[in-house]
Amino acid sequence: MARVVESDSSSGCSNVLSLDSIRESLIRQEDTIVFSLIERAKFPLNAPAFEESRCLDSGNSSSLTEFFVREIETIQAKVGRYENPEENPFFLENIPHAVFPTHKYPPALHPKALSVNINKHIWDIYFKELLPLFVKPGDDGNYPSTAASDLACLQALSRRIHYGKFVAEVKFRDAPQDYERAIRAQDREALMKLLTFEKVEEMVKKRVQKKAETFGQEVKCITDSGDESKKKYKVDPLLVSRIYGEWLIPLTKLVEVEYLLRRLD
Ligand SMILES: O=C(O)C(=O)C[C@]1(C(=O)O)C=C[C@@H](O)C=C1
Repeated sequence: MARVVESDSSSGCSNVLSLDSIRESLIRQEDTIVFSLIERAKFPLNAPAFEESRCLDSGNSSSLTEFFVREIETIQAKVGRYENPEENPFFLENIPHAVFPTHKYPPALHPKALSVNINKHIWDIYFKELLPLFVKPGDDGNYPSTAASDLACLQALSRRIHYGKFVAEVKFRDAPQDYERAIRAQDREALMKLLTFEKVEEMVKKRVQKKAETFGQEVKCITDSGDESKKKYKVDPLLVSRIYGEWLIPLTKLVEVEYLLRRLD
């Protein structure tokens, strides 16, 4: 099996990535995503935070959430967040250089990986389609906490979806001839077919449903009968499975295709 060398962020040492280790990371990221959705579900939709521009600073037409994300991304860039090829900013323009010495991540991806960033699309889908599905309607005015929760969700979703670049790199190295043919023909359909494993997708959807049941179960009292039909969840587990099936997996595959189309440039 082909291997891609990437740095281990905890030890700073180089280690080796395989399809198995990449899938392990995707599995671990599921925990972060499920918890971030559960945390966001504490607040109602709070649409004015992300839909309206109420900035008192004349000349700035951002919503509170956009302003918050831009400012946090600027600080995170200064401490080196975007030197890590797993991280992709939402607002690419004006991302400053790091002001501290940064870790040198060994190159794991083709340099064109930098041009694959679908965060604008993720932003729109998140606020227009996903959020209204898993939070209650309403407005409690708690916009700063809501924006912080939205940022946690957006960054977790973006990291998972753009991880498709690593998945694609390993798959390419495992079967370069198959992929090269489709890449030279710029054949999206053929690439999509090559990189799809339906059984793996089914497993992912079942596992995240189980995680949402386990992490998001309302714990009432120790004398609970354990009657499954009475169990309550902070976020509907079937919905989490649907979010993966209809949005996260297809968007990860889109990133895989976009990366592969540039892989021989
Ligand atoms: O595990 C893979 O092979 C992936 O490409 C990741 C993923 C996913 O998004 O979970 C996407 C496409 C495959 O069909 C299966 C799973």
